[in-house]
Amino acid sequence: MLGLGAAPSTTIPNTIYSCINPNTNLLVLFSNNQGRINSFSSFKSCLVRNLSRLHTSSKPIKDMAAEKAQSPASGDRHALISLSDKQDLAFFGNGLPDLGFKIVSTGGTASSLESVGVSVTKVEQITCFPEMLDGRIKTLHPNIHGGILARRDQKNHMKALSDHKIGTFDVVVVNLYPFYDKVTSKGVIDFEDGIENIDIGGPAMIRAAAKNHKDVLVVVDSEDYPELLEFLNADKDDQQFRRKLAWKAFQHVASYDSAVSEWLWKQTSEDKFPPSLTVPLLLKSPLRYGENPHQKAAFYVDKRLSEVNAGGIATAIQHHGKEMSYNNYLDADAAWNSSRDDILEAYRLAVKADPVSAFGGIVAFNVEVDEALAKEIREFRSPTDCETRMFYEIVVASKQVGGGWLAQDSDDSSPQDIQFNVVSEKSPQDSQLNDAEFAWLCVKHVKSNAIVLAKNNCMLGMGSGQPNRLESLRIALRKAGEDVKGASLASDAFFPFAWKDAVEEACESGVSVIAEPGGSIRDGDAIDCCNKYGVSLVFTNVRHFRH
Ligand SMILES: NC(=O)c1ncn([C@@H]2O[C@H](COP(=O)(O)O)[C@@H](O)[C@H]2O)c1NC=O
Repeated sequence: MLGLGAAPSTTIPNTIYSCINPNTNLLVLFSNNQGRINSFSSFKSCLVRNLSRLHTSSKPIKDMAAEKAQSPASGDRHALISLSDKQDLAFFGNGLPDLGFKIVSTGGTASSLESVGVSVTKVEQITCFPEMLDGRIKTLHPNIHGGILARRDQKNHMKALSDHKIGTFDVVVVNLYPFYDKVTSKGVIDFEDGIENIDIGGPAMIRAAAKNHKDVLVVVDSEDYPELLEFLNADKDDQQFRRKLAWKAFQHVASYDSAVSEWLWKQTSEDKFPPSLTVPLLLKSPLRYGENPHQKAAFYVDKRLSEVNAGGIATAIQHHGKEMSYNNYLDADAAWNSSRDDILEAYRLAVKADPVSAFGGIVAFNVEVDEALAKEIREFRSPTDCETRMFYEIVVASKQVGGGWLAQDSDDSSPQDIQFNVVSEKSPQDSQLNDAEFAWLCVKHVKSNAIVLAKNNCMLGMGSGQPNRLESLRIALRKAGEDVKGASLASDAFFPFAWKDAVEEACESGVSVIAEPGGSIRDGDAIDCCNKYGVSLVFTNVRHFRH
């Protein structure tokens, strides 16, 4: 073990000093060609306690190094543990020695481990440096980082370790100063406190171990302790497991750094839009599918400091019903943002504004839903079909919520990937089917609810972005005018109603083909309606919502 330091008070010319560390039997070298012994208080005490062994030597440093004891001892497996959050440490710390591990730890972590009966080598015994600068330097030392970063398959790396009597670490377990919790806590934290809560040594160890994951297992999350112990017990070489831990480690550090950087920007500028921005996201749930069933999607919670307690649909609690979809989240968010306080009246006015579109929609309340309102919601009937009770996809009641992000695959299917199945009595002619395919290609790119009319490979009209399909149809029909006769129609999603609704109006306008995904509980009505008017109806089984 080579120790170097600076104590201007102690000057001994042209000598090299060594001592045996009393805790570890490590030989410590005090090198100093100018005759200056470098020392810090515990380093000094190491020197004092070993005064009897202190001797002068004329040997060059190289020869002295050869006499040094090993650190940590080769042959054993070693875990380096340095934790701010000590959850489950007792369980984990006790598990490691059972698997033949020796543990090296920083101050507070070592004390915690010792308090539950786990024997530990303190980091200072490896570095022969005291923790200093109020904890800013603990593990930042070649004896630590050499033991993490050395490639076991590189002879020169292992020779370097051997030359400097540095032992290897097989497992590195670190979590960081709780910067995020500190700066988001209710208690006021001043700038200096914020700065001191930025962890430097921890990320350095995590990054080093994650880089060298082929040889070093890195753990940043106490939830991974059981799996790690199992892995070590099985003693098998599974690079996938190692890579997964390394991925998580870099993610941990990246999120941490993004919080530090966001906080620093806020201390620097009032501008809400920094020139560059990294957004830490936490997976809330994979989604059933994206805007359409053939697109994969997921929902993430935004973990930026600016989003803490900001409200939004991301942290709403789902009490029952089927799993939320991509569109459910988009619509629920819009509904939530526009919810009002005068609850029953607000609900009646909202429904009155567009009772057709309300069917199958989302209703959100930011106050408790009382019995009267619940009854009103339940008893209300569809305006176009008195037999049908009102149906809402989602009812959102008052819950604390936070911001989030939706992610999904691109909707890149083409008409060639789709089966156009004729479900009506009448089949379309080839040219009409060709126009239906063209209309289908167009409708995929139009904002929902989308209707496209096409003839002779030319779009005649489109209706887009309307809250109900009937309105979209009417807009498209207005644009197409008289040319609509014999045209093909594509709808991005199924028609919830047919009679006295969009299917019947389309048939009456003179279209020859209607192409739609199908899948409505009233598909039968759409088929009957088309049969009545002699229109061809084709189902595609693929929806193309686009918001
Ligand atoms: N400065 C260093 O060399 C250093 N090495 C480790 N730490 C951090 O110290 C914490 C553990 O400290 P303790 O075991 O003393 O409670 C960990 O969160 C770890 O990330 C450090 N602290 C900050 O940078």
